[in-house]
Amino acid sequence: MTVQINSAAIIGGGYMGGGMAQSLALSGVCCKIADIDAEAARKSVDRLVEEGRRYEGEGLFPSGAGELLESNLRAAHSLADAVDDVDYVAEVVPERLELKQSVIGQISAAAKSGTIIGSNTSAIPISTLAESSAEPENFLGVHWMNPSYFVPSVEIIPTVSTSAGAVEAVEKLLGRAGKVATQVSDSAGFVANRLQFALYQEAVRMVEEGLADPAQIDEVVSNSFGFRLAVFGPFAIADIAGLDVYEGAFRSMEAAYGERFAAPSLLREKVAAGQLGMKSGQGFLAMDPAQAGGLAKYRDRAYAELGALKQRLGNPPID
Ligand SMILES: NC(=O)c1ccc[n+]([C@@H]2O[C@H](COP(=O)([O-])OP(=O)(O)OC[C@H]3O[C@@H](n4cnc5c(N)ncnc54)[C@H](O)[C@@H]3O)[C@@H](O)[C@H]2O)c1
Repeated sequence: MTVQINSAAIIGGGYMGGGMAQSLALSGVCCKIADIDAEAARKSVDRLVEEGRRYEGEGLFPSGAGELLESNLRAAHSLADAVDDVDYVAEVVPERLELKQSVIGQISAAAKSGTIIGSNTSAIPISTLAESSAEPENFLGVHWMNPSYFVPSVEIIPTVSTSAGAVEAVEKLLGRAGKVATQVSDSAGFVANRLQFALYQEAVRMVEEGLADPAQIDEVVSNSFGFRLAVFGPFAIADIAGLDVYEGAFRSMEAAYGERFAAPSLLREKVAAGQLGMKSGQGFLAMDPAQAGGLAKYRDRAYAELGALKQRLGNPPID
């Protein structure tokens, strides 16, 4: 039987926890916020309601958002006061292992049996944190993106001990809040941050090497493959381009930068087997060449609309 989550507590009402609380409250879930003390929790709720009213006025939040936030958000006096009678608790304190372990232990001690606990850690393996919970079957990673209300994705990271019922209950909660919840394996950085940090590491390396400055890199990325990433993931993009093309580019970069740019063996195997992506009907994804016309039309419409949106918004206000 799946547990239905009707009430939640957010432990750590800062940047991420605040946005998560707004998202859940706007989906109709009553949400208590605890922070380092009652005063910090109260300030967090005040800030979230005030921001919600402003965003409603600016058309960024739906009509009625301010009122809904006011009725569904409550500042808790303490962690125990926040978690003792709710169905779901989100741990959203700063990214320090010992702090998270201590807070998860406190949540477990104060919550009723059966309460589901989700950690918003960015990169700590969930199995490491699960050791601090009293009921590992009710513990999982629930990793929201920044800013929580606006970015659709949430990674759900069960451990080997997490029950299917807990995963399903969290999926339903996120679905209600309009999120795109994707279950991923438990490994450091999960999917989003492992990829994001690989990109960032290479970008900083280019600055260190004096090849480009940060503003140039940002301009190229957000107007090239970053532009495409709003619509397609790296596998669809590579299948559309052709895996043989990718293998050739890897060869040139491996010659310049060494082993870290060698073509992955799975890519080489696919090319050797004639699985080149859309042009052969199969790459990493199944791509029927008969559907190529429809896909190109979708892509071009999406890019035209994205281009127009970017033009309308103008450049970000960064000096
Ligand atoms: N900022 C991001 O872009 C982002 C994105 C995804 C995930 N995360 C993760 O979310 C978590 C929180 O990050 P953030 O950016 O919201 O940090 P933040 O500093 O804005 O918020 C953390 C909040 O936790 C409170 N806090 C600290 N110790 C506490 C305790 N013992 N009990 C209760 N509350 C306590 C702080 O007062 C603060 O309000 C981290 O694990 C971070 O890695 C952050």
